[in-house]
Amino acid sequence: MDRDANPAQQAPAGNGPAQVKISNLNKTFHRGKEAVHVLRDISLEIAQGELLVLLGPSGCGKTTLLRCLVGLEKPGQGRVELGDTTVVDADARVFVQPNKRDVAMVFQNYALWPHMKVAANVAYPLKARKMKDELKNGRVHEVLQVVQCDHLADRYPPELSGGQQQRISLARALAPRPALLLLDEPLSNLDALLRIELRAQLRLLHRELGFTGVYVTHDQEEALALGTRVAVMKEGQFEQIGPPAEVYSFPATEYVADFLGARNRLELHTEGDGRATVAGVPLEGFVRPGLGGRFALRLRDADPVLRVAGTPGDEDRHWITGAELIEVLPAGDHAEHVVRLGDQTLFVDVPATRGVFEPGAKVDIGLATDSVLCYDADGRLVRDWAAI
Ligand SMILES: Nc1ncnc2c1ncn2[C@@H]1O[C@H](COP(=O)(O)OP(=O)(O)OP(=O)(O)O)[C@@H](O)[C@H]1O
Repeated sequence: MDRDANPAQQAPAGNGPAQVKISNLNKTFHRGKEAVHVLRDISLEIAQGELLVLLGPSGCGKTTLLRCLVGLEKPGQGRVELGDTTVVDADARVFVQPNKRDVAMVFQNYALWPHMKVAANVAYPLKARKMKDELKNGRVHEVLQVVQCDHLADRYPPELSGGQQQRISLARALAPRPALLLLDEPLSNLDALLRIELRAQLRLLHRELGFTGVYVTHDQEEALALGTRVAVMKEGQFEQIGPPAEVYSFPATEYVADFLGARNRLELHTEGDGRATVAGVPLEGFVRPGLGGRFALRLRDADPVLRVAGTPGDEDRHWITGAELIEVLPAGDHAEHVVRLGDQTLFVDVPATRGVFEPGAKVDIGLATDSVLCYDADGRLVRDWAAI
């Protein structure tokens, strides 16, 4: 598939030259008679200094793509170029072994050698590259400082916390200054607070060092916080690639919208003359005339508002009547309200400052068109669907 054929295959966002060029990559695993086509004709360029985040559900092929880049998997078809070097060319039977690629990888489970001190762990890839002792020791000290673990140089990994071990593992990967750094869910073994702290440190490190990286996660917050671009994967292909703000604000497909938190779905029917019903409720002045057919509306939990049925509410909103509040789950600064509308269940976050509605209450749901996403029957984003 060439790049023009699929809007998800885009040129890199950075200004630098392409550091990584992946062309028509395919990977199939064979288990007995069963063949699983895990990467489906993937093409992508990553610019120098970019941190591309691969985001997608379990099993969509994120780790397999990383493993193809580092050389732990051999793709059946396609090419991978790192800088000026072709490391994979299936047609020409080119396959450069992992230790000959200028690529480092950080794993979810740290993968440090428990019998080696921290400094020796970090020095290991430098030793493998036959770096002189003096240079090597300087570099080890430098990267340990970068990850704020200089004081741990003489400890053994089992004597460290998870967060410290992951910092060391990052230092080891950064030490040889690889052309490409791969990070496979590096924070997912850590508790929530530490994840947020390390995420911030990683972002700072990326800004300071400007390394080129590919970061795998299935956590949308992590993806949006870290990525210079985010690539959302579905079944071995890219569904959308773009800067985080764009992917978040304009998810190209319903699949991406769902994955990025717009989990509430309402059906919209329009007549083409401006008349419309949402979940069977007529709404005036909601869609623009000229838009006709069946659509799906997608909303994030924080977007709709609730009012007790029939009471006054924000007049700028469009109100859907006939809903019932099923359950309320307090969550500190807001409460998650579970609302039933016909056969649909919606989740609405109500700020604690607006009070709590009582379960069993009849409620109306207020929509603001600028926060509602609209998708056509093929699941593609429709822009400019709302009445002005
Ligand atoms: N060595 C293998 N042999 C057979 N199937 C494999 C092998 N490695 C991966 N798979 C299959 O390939 C698919 C993609 O796996 P992969 O690990 O790339 O997914 P992922 O998106 O990284 O998922 P997760 O987020 O759970 O790690 C899965 O269906 C998996 O079972």
